[in-house]
Amino acid sequence: MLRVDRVVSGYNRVRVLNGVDVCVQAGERVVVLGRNGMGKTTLAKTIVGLLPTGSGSVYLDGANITSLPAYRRTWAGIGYVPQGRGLFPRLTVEENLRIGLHGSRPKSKTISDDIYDYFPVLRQRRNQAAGTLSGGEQQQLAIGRALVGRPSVLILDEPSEGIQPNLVTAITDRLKSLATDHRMAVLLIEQNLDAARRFAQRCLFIEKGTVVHTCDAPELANTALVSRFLGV
Ligand SMILES: Nc1ncnc2c1ncn2[C@@H]1O[C@H](COP(=O)(O)OP(=O)(O)OP(=O)(O)O)[C@@H](O)[C@H]1O
Repeated sequence: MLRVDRVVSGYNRVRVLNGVDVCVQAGERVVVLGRNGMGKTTLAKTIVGLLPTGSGSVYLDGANITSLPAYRRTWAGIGYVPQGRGLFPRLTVEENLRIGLHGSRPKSKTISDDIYDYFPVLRQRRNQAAGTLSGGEQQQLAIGRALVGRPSVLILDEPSEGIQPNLVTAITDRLKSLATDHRMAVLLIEQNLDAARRFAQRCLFIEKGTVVHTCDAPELANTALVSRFLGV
């Protein structure tokens, strides 16, 4: 379970998050929505420890992890799929997955077969350089790499970016199964409303570094609400 409590964060003197509260229970799927530049990526980076927390706290399964560096948060059980995927293009699919094993606690030496079962294309292409995969395949690799360490919380930053709609649907459904099968808490940052509607149980809208509205998934069908917070 992830709990973000009144977190303030930003870049040097530029304050971006102004006291954000987020809670994601084990097995729960929460989507963060908001216009460009509102602080969604900053929130993800702060939770995973790539940006320091100015004030407030981050809890993982009840333990306060606010002062832990990013690699210790990975050990503690946070998986992260960054915007842009962050793969090593010259390394093979399997080598990229192996990098994810370094974040596992207890340390595991093998990539579990079920990663390949969730994303069969990774099995087919395990010896291929990551940079030669399609965008959708790379995204599956980025998710697979975050999963090999068996996180209890998975945070994904716009995984649908640049991917064709039918593949977005397939990946979204795979993530839903993962959350259910492993009772994993999933926080998905998303601009793609169709993907958000398909995935979410609960949604948070962020504006200027603050959560301005929370709702259950059915409310995403309310076009007036969506237009108010997303301008679409
Ligand atoms: N490295 C940085 N240094 C200074 N300011 C930054 C930096 N990265 C982002 N910002 C600023 O922080 C604010 C929030 O950016 P952030 O990337 O968190 O927004 P976002 O909601 O994820 O946007 P998008 O949907 O476009 O990805 C923006 O005003 C942005 O210009």
